[in-house]
Amino acid sequence: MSLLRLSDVSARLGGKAVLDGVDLSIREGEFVGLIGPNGAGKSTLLRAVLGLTPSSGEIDIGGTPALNLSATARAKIVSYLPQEREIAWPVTAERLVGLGRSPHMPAFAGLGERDNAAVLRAMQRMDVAEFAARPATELSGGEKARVLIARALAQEAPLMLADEPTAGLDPLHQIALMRVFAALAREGASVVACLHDLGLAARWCTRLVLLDAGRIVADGTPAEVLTQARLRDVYNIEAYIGEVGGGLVVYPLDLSSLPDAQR
Ligand SMILES: Nc1ncnc2c1ncn2[C@@H]1O[C@H](COP(=O)(O)OP(=O)(O)OP(=O)(O)O)[C@@H](O)[C@H]1O
Repeated sequence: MSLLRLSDVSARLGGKAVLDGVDLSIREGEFVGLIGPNGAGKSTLLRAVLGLTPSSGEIDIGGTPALNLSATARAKIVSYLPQEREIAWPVTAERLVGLGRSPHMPAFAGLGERDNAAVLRAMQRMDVAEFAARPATELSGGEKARVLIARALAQEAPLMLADEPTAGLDPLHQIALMRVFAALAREGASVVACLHDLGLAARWCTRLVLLDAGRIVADGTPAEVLTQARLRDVYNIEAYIGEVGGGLVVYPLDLSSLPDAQR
């Protein structure tokens, strides 16, 4: 079944088409990397799914038109990690992660046994259990990012939309996060993550969707999508593409077609 289906979705912002006739279907068990240059429309696509950016066309979440889902019903199916990592209140990291359980809790109820177990699981997965009692505002940038990812994981929704989830994470935690997302997909959930690191995208995602100027220009396995010609056309870069230990390696090397003065 498709957890998410977009048909002919378009969005305009500031008088400009930012999404232009996007068709996309995400099935259970996929770890999809949403890639493309700055301004391609990646964040807007995630925001349109969540109803945060107005769009035309059809969006179905879990088989139901998104417009017919209440916020709570939607949050039981989709968790979202926004690009902004601002934490406004000095709550403890554990309480912040606990907020991810809100869609599952009756109004004004505290966390139950299942909620606490989900919070602990998410904190362990993101290696932040040691920060449980610390005010979230006092954590480093990367630690905050991991706590916010743990909050989204604690929601235990079958579909996770994550906007640049690896931003600010050290290499160990970037790889650990990719492992977590790959494991979620193996467990039957789906993850759609906007990624700029083509190396991580190539190595860990089961599928890549390449956006350029609001349109999907390629959709397939990493090896199908990440070709020299496409990286030149869409990103204006030359890249090394090879294989190490049975996995794809993509490493941006240089600019491809900018005038010499800009190199
Ligand atoms: N609120 C807004 N008003 C006007 N234009 C906007 C607004 N939000 C985004 N845009 C424009 O829409 C386009 C797509 O933005 P979006 O954030 O979706 O791109 P992105 O692919 O996520 O980029 P990045 O990789 O830089 O995060 C950009 O040209 C951006 O300037």
